Amino acid sequence: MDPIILSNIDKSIKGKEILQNVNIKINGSVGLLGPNGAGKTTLMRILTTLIEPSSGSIRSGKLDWKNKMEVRPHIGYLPQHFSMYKNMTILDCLNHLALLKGIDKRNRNEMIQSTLNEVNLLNVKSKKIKQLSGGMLRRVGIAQALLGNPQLLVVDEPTVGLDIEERVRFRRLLRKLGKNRNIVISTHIVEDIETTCDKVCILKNGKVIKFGTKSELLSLVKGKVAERVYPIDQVDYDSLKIISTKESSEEYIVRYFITQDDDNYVVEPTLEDAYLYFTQEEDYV
Ligand SMILES: Nc1ncnc2c1ncn2[C@@H]1O[C@H](COP(=O)(O)OP(=O)(O)OP(=O)(O)O)[C@@H](O)[C@H]1O
Repeated sequence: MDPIILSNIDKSIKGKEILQNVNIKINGSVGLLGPNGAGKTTLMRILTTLIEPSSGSIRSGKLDWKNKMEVRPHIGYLPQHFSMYKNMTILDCLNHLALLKGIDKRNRNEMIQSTLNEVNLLNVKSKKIKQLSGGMLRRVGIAQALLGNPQLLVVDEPTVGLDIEERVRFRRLLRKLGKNRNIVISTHIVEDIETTCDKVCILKNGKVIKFGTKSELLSLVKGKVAERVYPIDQVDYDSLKIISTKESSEEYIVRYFITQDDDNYVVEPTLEDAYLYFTQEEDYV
């Protein structure tokens, strides 16, 4: 599996710089995290060849993203709002989409069966789209993205609208799929990435502000997070850089970024702490 190398990607639309100097190497599963307007969707649209960068290049082995038609068969995309004709069965949908993707008739049936098996939908393949739960519909979405066995799978906001059980199952599926192909997951939900991705790319205002493995990111905020119990009326909201508060009987458990060297309440940081630290850094340092 060749890595996908993004070099010096810039994107401006109507004079506005939306992405600036993006340099990343996608090799395995990468989670794209960032606040609203950070540029995640724009980067995914560039990766899926829906739009072109203003400058910079994307390459993977012999593939160059300048040759869109050559690249497209190697990309599977699950948009956030995936749907299909409500009265079609799962099997008919996939047959229809495989035909549109130009998958050879001789291989089509076998490929659909193995894809359905991979996403665990084989025994419900005759169900109609309108009968499916949110989680099942997302799995149909993944199945259509996997048709043709693309080397890059791009998934937008994978777990929005799913209940907790479906979230957990869908994350497990993404984790499995990321083992033998490149996968990019864009999300606001840090937990989606914590459980499914090897690397994290944090975008803010169109720039990559951090890119690395989860443990690399965590090591950068080690010693910067503390947690302390306060009586409810004694939380000092003005001086603490609060991450979260939890109510517990007459007390508050307050998690915060450390601002003084002699703080004795240091705890292990989470990826969510790291994300907040890097995206809101100017507020915390
Ligand atoms: N076609 C366009 N014309 C003008 N501005 C655009 C266009 N597409 C995106 N933008 C702007 O570029 C910035 C980044 O948008 P983008 O949708 O890529 O961010 P995002 O990280 O996906 O945000 P969200 O999480 O809210 O979807 C935003 O300020 C957006 O308004």
